[in-house]
Amino acid sequence: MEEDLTSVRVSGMQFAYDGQPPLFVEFNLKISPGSRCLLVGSNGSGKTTLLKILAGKHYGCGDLSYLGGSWSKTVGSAGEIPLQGDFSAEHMIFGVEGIDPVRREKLIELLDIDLQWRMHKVSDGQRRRVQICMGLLHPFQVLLLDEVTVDLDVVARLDLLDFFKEECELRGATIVYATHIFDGLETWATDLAVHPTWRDKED
Ligand SMILES: Nc1ncnc2c1ncn2[C@@H]1O[C@H](COP(=O)(O)OP(=O)(O)OP(=O)(O)O)[C@@H](O)[C@H]1O
Repeated sequence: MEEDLTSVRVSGMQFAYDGQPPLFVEFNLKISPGSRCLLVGSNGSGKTTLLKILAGKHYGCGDLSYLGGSWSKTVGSAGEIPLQGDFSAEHMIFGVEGIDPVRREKLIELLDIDLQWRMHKVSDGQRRRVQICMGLLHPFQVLLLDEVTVDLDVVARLDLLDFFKEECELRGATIVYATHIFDGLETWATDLAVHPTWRDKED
């Protein structure tokens, strides 16, 4: 029997917001394990909507991580907690239970996080780093990224892209990444899903 090597599959999806024309009509998407798929489309074409639909009820469980623009939400067993307040980065990161300490240290170092940062005083980019760290603590099987590197400086962004690539190559994880910043992604992505057909190029 042939093994089904698909980690994300959408077949014939229809979707419209109330009272609006459909954003997706007979939409199909198939992504293999280990792929890094870029979602490309103009503003308002439906990238965020698609990622949120994919995240669905699994939003935040261990196997599937969604990292989006909102700072009020985070993922993993941390659930939904604010990322602003008079508490430290250490309090947030070490508050997540059941995490492999080696993976945690690697992420803290990779994202250059100072554990003493007070979350109500950090910059946008520093807060984003903590958000990303929280979202990556659990080893995901599928990672959905929505413009999540937008506040990062160039070095941090490239380091993170390398980390994602390694996660795909070593663990067979799958990444779907919606972004308008294509610098450094030419050789990073393995698949492309482009509006309006939204098909990956392997199909
Ligand atoms: N909660 C909502 N209710 C109604 N309409 C919405 C809602 N969220 C988004 N839309 C509309 O759906 C369309 C797609 O929005 P979406 O955020 O998915 O696009 P996007 O491709 O991620 O855009 P961008 O590149 O600007 O981030 C837009 O026209 C938007 O106005």
